Amino acid sequence: MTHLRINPSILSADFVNLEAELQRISSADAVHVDVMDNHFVPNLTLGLPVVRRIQQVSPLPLDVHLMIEDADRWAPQYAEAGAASVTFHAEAATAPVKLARELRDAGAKAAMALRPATPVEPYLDMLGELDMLLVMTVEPGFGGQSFLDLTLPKIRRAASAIEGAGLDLVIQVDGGITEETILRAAEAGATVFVAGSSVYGADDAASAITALRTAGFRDA
Ligand SMILES: O=C(CO)[C@@H](O)[C@H](O)COP(=O)(O)O
Ligand SMILES: [Fe+2]
Repeated sequence: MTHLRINPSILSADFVNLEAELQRISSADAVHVDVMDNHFVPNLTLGLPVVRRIQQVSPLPLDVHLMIEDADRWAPQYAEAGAASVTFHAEAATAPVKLARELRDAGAKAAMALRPATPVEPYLDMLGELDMLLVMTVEPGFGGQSFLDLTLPKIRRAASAIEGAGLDLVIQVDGGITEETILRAAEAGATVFVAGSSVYGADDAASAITALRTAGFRDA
């Protein structure tokens, strides 16, 4: 039975009370931290100093999702800050293989993200350099959007390429993950699920995390 990992996104948390907001999700697998630079995406969130502070107080490992330009330059610093995994966007990296190696050398899991319209095929040869592939299931930039079913075939293709090559990287999905959509993504091959509004929008975040795990379960 595959363990479904649920990584709540603090993009939907109360940024003024982040330490308490981290406690609300202590039953999750990791905390997903969305870093946006207002260039790669039309939104601005937080950067290295805040991530360093979250790292100090978080009871959970940090899953950092970089939606920033010039990922080659900045991503290694998030690994050095102690993030358990650092995800850069394929569209924002000039040397993704080199970058993935640098992230691993700095002690983090290396992950690469694809926008909904970015195909996985050009990257199949480098999947062995990664610990995780993030298939965006909404256009990056904002929480609270609807899951894009058009991304499901890409998840299936990535999962079959990973299985065919005998690799052990996992597929993460991010955007619009709810009790209604999680099973579709799980059936396509995802095992790590980012959920912002569906966890932080609930009165009881711990129950929302359990409900997602239950809804995504399939007898594989
Ligand atoms: O990276 C992003 C958005 O760009 C996400 O991590 C969102 O924060 C997910 O939010 P929901 O769609 O789950 O509300
Ligand atoms: Fe994200």
